[in-house]
Amino acid sequence: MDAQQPAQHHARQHAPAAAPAAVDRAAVDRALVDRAAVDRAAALDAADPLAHLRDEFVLDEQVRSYLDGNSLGRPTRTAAERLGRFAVEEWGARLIRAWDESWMELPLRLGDRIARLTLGAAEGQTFVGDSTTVILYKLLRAAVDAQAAAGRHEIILDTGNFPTDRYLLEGIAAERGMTLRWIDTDPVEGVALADVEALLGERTAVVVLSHVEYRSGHLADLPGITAAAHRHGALVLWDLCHSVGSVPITLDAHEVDLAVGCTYKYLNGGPGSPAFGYVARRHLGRLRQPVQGWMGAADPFAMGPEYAPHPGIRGFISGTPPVTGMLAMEGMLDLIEQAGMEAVREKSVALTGFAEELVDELLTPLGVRLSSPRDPQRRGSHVTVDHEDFAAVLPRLWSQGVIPDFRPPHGLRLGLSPLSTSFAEVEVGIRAIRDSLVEVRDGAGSA
Ligand SMILES: Cc1ncc(COP(=O)(O)O)c(C=O)c1O
Ligand SMILES: Nc1c(O)cccc1C(=O)C[C@H](N)C(=O)O
Repeated sequence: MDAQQPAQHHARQHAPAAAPAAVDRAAVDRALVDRAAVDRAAALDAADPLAHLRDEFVLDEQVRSYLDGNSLGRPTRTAAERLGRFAVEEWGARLIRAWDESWMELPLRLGDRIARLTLGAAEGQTFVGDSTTVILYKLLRAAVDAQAAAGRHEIILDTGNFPTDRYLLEGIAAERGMTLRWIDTDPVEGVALADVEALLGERTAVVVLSHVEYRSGHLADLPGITAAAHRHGALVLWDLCHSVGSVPITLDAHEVDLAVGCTYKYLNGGPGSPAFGYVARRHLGRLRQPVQGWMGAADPFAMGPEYAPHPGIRGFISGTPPVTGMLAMEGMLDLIEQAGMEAVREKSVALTGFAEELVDELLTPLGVRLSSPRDPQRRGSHVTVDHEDFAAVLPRLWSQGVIPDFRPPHGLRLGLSPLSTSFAEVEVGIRAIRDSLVEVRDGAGSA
């Protein structure tokens, strides 16, 4: 190289001796911190009794860190095979006969399985059917109508509820002449029992809250709030979207009235897989849902002149069940059954604890704030961090195969799906957030 650049060679020979390059202490410290984090992640993965189950998921090698399992879970490796076999052996070979052979029962059979493995609920109270939004509407209208007949015209909800819950309740309130009583929830600490107690009264019809809050990950006091509502004669509906499959749930033991939850997050049912609804046995035959379709009728194939609801949980179904959307989640339920929900929760707590440590070490010095409760017993399986530059950071991350979620105005949500997220993935993801944030701050070229 010197032979090709004689002038430079000459110049170097005659230059005064260069001062030794100053050691970049900050870079060395950063490298040491990073090394320690990588080692800790490796040790946590090595000690994780559920680590082997991660191999049961489709892991694309371009995806270096998937931190959004609470928006859309990864597919299990059996999902493709199940869907293919279904198309050939059931749909293809059995055709319409399969309705009698298995499909008519599938919404209730699958509901019972979700109930047994994840909801702490006995059979006959859970169905799988429409979207979360539609099931929420059906259950809420049923609850509100029954309570209105008893002179109760108020609904308690909180500002931390997911938009679909809030929007639906605005609509139902307008439709049925109800008053919304809002809890102005602390965005980090979430809704507390005392907040609900302050609004409960003899006019309360129903309390509608998220078990795990979609933004902060706050885990609500389901037993305490349910019992308080009951002391005032109110019903409670829990939105379980962000807890089902990550936090053990105790619907029967705590006498929850109604619940609804997604299956495409921690139950890995795939995009748009249908939700489940739970109606406590004591309300079956008493609460009546408004979408009176033929599949919820006492005898659908009698095709009679008028609607007569099925007296059991089937009465909450409306139209033809989305059978193909129910197949993929069976593989995830197999894995949850293998692991057990207590172990799933233990891993989830360890993952969010590790994420919190790394946030404190790598991100807090850059001005990032943790917007989730610090007590792991008070949060679900995701943590949210906030920084004004995160909207600019997100595309950089996605382009590197690091995939968290962005929630306005400037939150990055890190969803850690217990069976498919490794500790190494958490470390890679949070280090990438740190590096991208530094680049954005220092004005380095765009992603
Ligand atoms: C807490 C919560 N409730 C409801 C929904 C809406 O569900 P869907 O779009 O399936 O109707 C979501 C997510 O989309 C959610 O996170
Ligand atoms: N349901 C979703 C969708 O259809 C498209 C994109 C995202 C979603 C989500 O799951 C949002 C999610 N419930 C959330 O908590 O943000």
